Parts: sequence; structure tokens; C-alpha cells
Amino acid sequence: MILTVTPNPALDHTLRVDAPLEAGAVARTDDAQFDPGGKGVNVSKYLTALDAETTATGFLGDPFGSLIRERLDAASVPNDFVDVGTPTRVNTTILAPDGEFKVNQNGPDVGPAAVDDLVATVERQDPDAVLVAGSLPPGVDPATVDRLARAGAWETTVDVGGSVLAELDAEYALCKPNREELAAATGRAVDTVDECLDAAEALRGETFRRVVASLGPDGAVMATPEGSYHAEALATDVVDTVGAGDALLSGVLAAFDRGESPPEALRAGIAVAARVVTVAGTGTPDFADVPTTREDVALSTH
Ligand SMILES: Nc1ncnc2c1ncn2[C@@H]1O[C@H](COP(=O)(O)OP(=O)(O)O)[C@@H](O)[C@H]1O
Ligand SMILES: O=P(O)(O)OC[C@H]1O[C@](O)(COP(=O)(O)O)[C@@H](O)[C@@H]1O
Repeated sequence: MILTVTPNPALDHTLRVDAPLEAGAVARTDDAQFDPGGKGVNVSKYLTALDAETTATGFLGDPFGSLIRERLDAASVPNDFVDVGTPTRVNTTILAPDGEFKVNQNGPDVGPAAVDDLVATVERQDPDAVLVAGSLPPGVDPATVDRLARAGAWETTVDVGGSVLAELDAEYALCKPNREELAAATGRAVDTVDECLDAAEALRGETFRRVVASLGPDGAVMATPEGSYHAEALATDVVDTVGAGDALLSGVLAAFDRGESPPEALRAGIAVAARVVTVAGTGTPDFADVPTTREDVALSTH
């Protein structure tokens, strides 16, 4: 079972407006949706839809914590969150004709007792694999991520910010930076795919056994002890890219869970991401075509 740990979940509020936003003007819309979100929460949503065994944990606080739990239960996404007394944040995406505008709240302060409860929850769940994903709220530091990785025999994956990645020193099976996070974690140029391949290879080592870096429309690269790979993104009608990185990681983790090779896992990730960018916000699309579309992913070995 893949246990996702989201230290800073969010209720994702997605609004679509018909005209460009204008300072001082009121924009009105009927097109709004709420989704349970936060990087690990999304991965558990997508893994469930991909028929992989998963449970979501992290910290939830009311009033929005209850809504997130209700929505996950309704979608049959197993979850086991630690309750905290501070409200879970709301992250807002506005889809306007002139672009995608995102505002993420920093999130509530989490005290040391809640962190101890989280570690105990992870130990009790005793998963095969753990994913720690998303920003760290006040009260959770990189040492807490290392503590979760060292608390049991599971393989741990991280999808945390570039500056947090640079501070980790436990052993991780995989990390998933995006382009900006890859630059922040390595201090290298990431302008071309070749530079991204070099940076991913530089990040790989004792701390991170494999590195998958997502490159938006340029697809993704993966650096592993067996070789490095670049997979191109699939051409598709993009509604928005919120959740795209979580989708890529879900496809990769589900494939590794089935025992597939790194290049096959990368192809699967690209196919899952290509579906998620076609739906608004962090809604869960139908993944029925993923086994077919992953065969169309162009992949090169380096
Ligand atoms: N504009 C796009 N067109 C097609 N695929 C995309 C696009 N943006 C993202 N993707 C897919 O989603 C994956 C993750 O996107 P990315 O933006 O790098 O992640 P993050 O959300 O972590 O920043 C990419 O590797 C790619 O496969
Ligand atoms: O923890 P952070 O970095 O603020 O990100 C949280 C946001 O990212 C998401 O998990 C989406 O992530 P990606 O677009 O990177 O896949 C949203 O659900 C959530 O609102």
C-alpha cells in the first residue's frame, strides 16, 4: 500500500471567469468547484482511480477538513488524517481567458504533538511505500520529513519544494521536483531538456536513488542508476495544469508498485498527467485510456 502524507492539505477552489480580470471590477461566475487537494491527497485520489492501493494521511482542521474527508470518503479514497485545531487552508485557482491565476495559502501552524501523532499514524499504517508531498506548514520542518522516512522499512518518495529537498538527508527512493524546484535544489541551469537531464543526474545520489523532474509541456526526465530518460508530453487540450505534477507522480508510483521499469513508469506518468490537464482544478478524470495512450509516449534514453 502507498501511504501519502500531505503535511499541508488544501481545499482547492477553482473558479472560471469569461473575461480577463480587471483591478477594481467585480468578476461574476457560476462556474466554481471545490476539490480535496494538496499534493499527497491528489496522488491518493489519482492512485485510487488507477486501481492502486493507497491511503491518504496528513493534518486536517475544521471547517474545511471535514469537507475534504467527506469528499474523499465519497470517492472511496481511504484516509486516516490527524485532526488539528487550526483550519485547513483554501487554495484558489482562477481560470481566465488571459491565464491561470493561483493563490495558495501558507497553511495553519502545526504543533509538535500533532507531528508525533502523524509519525504514529504512519507507523500504524505500516505501508510498503510512503510519499511525503507538498509544502510544509509552519511547525513542520525538513527534519520531520527525514523522521518519517526513517520511521520504518518503507521506501519513501518526496515531492517537496526545492529548498526543502536540498536540506533532506535520509535515504529516498525517488524525488519529483518540477523545473523550478530542480533549479532551486541544484543551483543549475534548467533551460534546455539536456540541462534538466544533467541537473536530475546531479541531484541523484545517496539521498535520492531516482529523480523524476516534470517539465510542463516539455514532458519529464528521469535519472536512475540504470540510465536517464526523457519522455515528451502528449499533445492534448489543456484546461489547466493544477494537479499535473501530482498526476505524473501517481502514474510513476502506480507503475513502480506493479514492478515496472523506470522508462515504462515514466511513460505511465506522462499518460496520467495528459488526462488530468484536461479537467478543471484537481478533479479526477477517467483514466480508462491510459494503458493505450502510454504506448504513444515518445521516450529517449540518455
Ligand atoms: N501544457 C501542457 N501540455 C501537455 N502536458 C502538460 C502540460 N503541462 C503539464 N503537462 C504534463 O504534466 C506533467 C507535470 O507538469 P508540471 O507543470 O511540470 O508539474 P507541476 O504541477 O509539478 O509544476 C508534465 O510532465 C506533462 O506531462
Ligand atoms: O502545498 P503547495 O505547494 O502549496 O501546493 C498545494 C497545491 O498543489 C496542488 O496539490 C496541485 O499540485 P501540482 O499542480 O503541483 O500537481 C493543489 O491541489 C494544491 O492546492
